[in-house]
Amino acid sequence: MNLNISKYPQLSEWESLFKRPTLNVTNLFSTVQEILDEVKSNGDQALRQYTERFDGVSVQDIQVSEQEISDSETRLSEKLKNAIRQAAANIELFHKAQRTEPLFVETMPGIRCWRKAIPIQKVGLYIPGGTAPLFSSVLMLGIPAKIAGCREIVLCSPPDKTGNINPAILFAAKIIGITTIIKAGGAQAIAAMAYGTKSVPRTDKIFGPGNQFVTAAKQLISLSGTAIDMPAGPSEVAVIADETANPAYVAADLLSQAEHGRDSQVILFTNSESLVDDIHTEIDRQLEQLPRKEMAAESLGNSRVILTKTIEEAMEMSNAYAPEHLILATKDAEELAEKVVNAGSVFVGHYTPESAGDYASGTNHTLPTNGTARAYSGVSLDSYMKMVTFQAISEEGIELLGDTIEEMAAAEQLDAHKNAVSIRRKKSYNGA
Ligand SMILES: NC(=O)c1ccc[n+]([C@@H]2O[C@H](COP(=O)([O-])OP(=O)(O)OC[C@H]3O[C@@H](n4cnc5c(N)ncnc54)[C@H](O)[C@@H]3O)[C@@H](O)[C@H]2O)c1
Ligand SMILES: N[C@H](CO)Cc1c[nH]c[nH+]1
Ligand SMILES: [Zn+2]
Repeated sequence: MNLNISKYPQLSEWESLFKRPTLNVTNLFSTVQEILDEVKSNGDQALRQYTERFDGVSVQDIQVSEQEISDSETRLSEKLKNAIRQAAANIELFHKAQRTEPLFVETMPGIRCWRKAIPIQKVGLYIPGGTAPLFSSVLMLGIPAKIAGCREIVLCSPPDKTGNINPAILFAAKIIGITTIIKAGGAQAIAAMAYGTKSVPRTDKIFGPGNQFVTAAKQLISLSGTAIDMPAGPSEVAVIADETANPAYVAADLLSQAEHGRDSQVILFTNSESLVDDIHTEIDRQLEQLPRKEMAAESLGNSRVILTKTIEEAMEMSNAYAPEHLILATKDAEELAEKVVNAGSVFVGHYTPESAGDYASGTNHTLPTNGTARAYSGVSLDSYMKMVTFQAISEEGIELLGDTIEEMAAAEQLDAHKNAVSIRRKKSYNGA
């Protein structure tokens, strides 16, 4: 299967080339708003009804029991459990290293200012489960939440047709120490974590990727006071490859994100026309072996190859596209990496597949999609923290800074502001 090829596109064509695919959902936002309102009014009962309608299963106990969590261990192979433990250890190492010390500055004598990271108290984690049980996302979202010290962590994921959550999701939650696990998916799960229900504690910030219903729900609840991590929608990857790239590796990388969903997108930027033919041959060979080949083929239809005259131009275009993931399959890839301005996460060199970051190298896989990497970062330890500033001013300090504050407050015609200083400087206070 050949991808669409655009040869040496003009700057004026870039925007249309970089359009992301969207699944056609009529009235997405009004449908999702209706779900949010229903859960807000009817809580657990609404959750059960939507689970029956959208996930095709009737669930009485919405909360996963302690027994179900501990049984998960017996339902997985030792090999998989060890892989999850190894991935968790790397993710923990990388995210623990992101801790910051409080910052103290005495801006003037007697004026002490400091900034300290304080964990968000209650967080909600959404783990997608529609087309694949993404237990790796439990590690990516749960580990930094624990390191940050969030007091309450709620995890929602849709149940399967038997009314259960995949044991690997439960096992990953277990090793992190997450115990509030709710069998609910889609917009209804986001609503429950935003508003709270009898079984689902209300949270302050909701994290996690999901399909267009989940993403729309996160956007809507963020308008009414619950924070969200970012718009993390359908997965995407861009690869910049030169003549040194291995066509089989590049094809495998493109397919690895194409298999996520029908609305995923993969883009290959290259200055080597002959490489494109070899990659197409490899895509055909590898696609045939994939269990999700239909889904991957559909997203390859949303994808393209962009031929550029130079690798520098490819990088310029990639920065304009702002991919969620960017793979640099070129010689001198580390040098090229210095030129990245817009990307969620970058994979440098021929032996760095994007799957490494998806699972186990240590970086986070919850990343901004749809061009939002121009302004958003992926999930990190900071995402679970608030940076709170403090100040303490001595009697001498307020005397020293007093004239400045009074002058500025008076010029803004905010006399109460001025008085709050003057009243402390007994000498110059003329108020009541
Ligand atoms: N950006 C990232 O970091 C990242 C990471 C992992 C996955 N992803 C993306 O997450 C997505 C996962 O999607 P998914 O569908 O597999 O799982 P999901 O859990 O996001 O969605 C499943 C839920 O969607 C709801 N739903 C389904 N049809 C509906 C309908 N007609 N009306 C209302 N609600 C409906 C159901 O409640 C169901 O439980 C993929 O697009 C994948 O690419 C992104
Ligand atoms: N590539 C996805 C983020 O876009 C994350 C993931 C989870 N499992 C496999 N991949
Ligand atoms: Zn992936």
